[in-house]
Amino acid sequence: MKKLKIASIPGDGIGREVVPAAEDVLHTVAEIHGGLSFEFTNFPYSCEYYLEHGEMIPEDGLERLKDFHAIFLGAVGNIKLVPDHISLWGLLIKLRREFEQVINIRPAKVLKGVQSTLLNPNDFDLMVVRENSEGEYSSVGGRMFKGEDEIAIQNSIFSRKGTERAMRYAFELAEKRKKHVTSATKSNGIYYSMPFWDEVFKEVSKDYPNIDADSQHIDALAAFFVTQPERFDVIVASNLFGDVLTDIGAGIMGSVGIAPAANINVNGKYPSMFESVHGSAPDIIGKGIANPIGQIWTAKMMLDYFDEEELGTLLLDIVESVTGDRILTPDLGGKSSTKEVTNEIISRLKKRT
Ligand SMILES: NC(=O)c1ccc[n+]([C@@H]2O[C@H](COP(=O)([O-])OP(=O)(O)OC[C@H]3O[C@@H](n4cnc5c(N)ncnc54)[C@H](O)[C@@H]3O)[C@@H](O)[C@H]2O)c1
Ligand SMILES: O=C(O)C[C@@H](O)C(=O)O
Ligand SMILES: [K+]
Ligand SMILES: [Mn+2]
Repeated sequence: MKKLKIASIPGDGIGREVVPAAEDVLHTVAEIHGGLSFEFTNFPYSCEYYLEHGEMIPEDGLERLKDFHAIFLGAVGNIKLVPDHISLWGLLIKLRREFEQVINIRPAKVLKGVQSTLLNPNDFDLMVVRENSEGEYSSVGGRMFKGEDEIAIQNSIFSRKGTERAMRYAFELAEKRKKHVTSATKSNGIYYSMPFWDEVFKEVSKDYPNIDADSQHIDALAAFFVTQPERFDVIVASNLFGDVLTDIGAGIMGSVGIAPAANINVNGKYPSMFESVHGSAPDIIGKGIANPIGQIWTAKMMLDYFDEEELGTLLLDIVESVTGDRILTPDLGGKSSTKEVTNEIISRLKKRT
């Protein structure tokens, strides 16, 4: 019996609605397999936890999490309780950094039955490799003075190691896909880091002569995501550019509620973390209408990660059979609830056995 021990952190808002749904789906998938089981251990780290304890995660929290096979996280953030930069840096970004989850992979493609927001989506299928450990997300800088003289300084950090690592990951991924990597740059406007980014990209691309490599400024790239997403395969982007691009990717799929993501620890020292692209969705909390597909597709990425690709493919096929029959939550123009979509996925999974 292959037993996967997963640390479950539903977090805030709809994270608490979609994580249990995706866990039910994973239990069903494990039953189909027969020789696989998931053991979820729940951790309450969230903004409510912060109010009670003065921190998003206790001092020994990382120690408690580090021996799990993976972390399954919903969303972090509740501005009614904690400022966003405190909650994100206190938990989500902390886990990404401390557990050296230096790569964030985020696919976007047309799902059956899901109306893309584009008139002519042309069956795009792309993967953003987001640098996940540095870049524009830094705690280097400061604030000074008050009033009309007030200033804020925020430094970006681009290391050769981190930059090259993200790019190599993208090229390796493209080997298994359509052999095309696009680098998201902005070396016309950003004076130091982006020309550096371009140089490293050029160097790394030389090691992959069979892969098409091109660069696009992030502004033009953002527009191409909307006008011609089918021209892309793998896109490598800095932390912030990757963040924004993947919400565009989610948007052109039809909803941010269906976009999956995986924060990958590449050195095997710590667990990877599987977490949908969307946030805590304060506007729909408690209504029972959160789309569970982002978290369920994220579960599929976790199955792939544990070498259960066959089950991963089955799961996404079943999700598409459900969306194909237009059983959809309101964000996709449907009338079904989180539970109804989840139960339909579970019952169709069971029929396949
Ligand atoms: N990875 C994360 O944990 C993460 C990601 C993004 C935002 N956040 C945090 O979440 C909070 C809200 O952020 P935001 O409003 O910018 O982004 P958001 O993704 O939470 O919501 C944006 C819009 O998408 C909708 N949406 C998101 N997920 C959905 C789902 N599964 N089903 C249906 N609709 C869905 C929301 O209702 C909202 O209208 C903030 O505190 C932010 O910092 C966390
Ligand atoms: O990384 C972030 O900025 C948090 C959230 O927007 C995300 O995409 O995970
Ligand atoms: K999330
Ligand atoms: Mn984001």
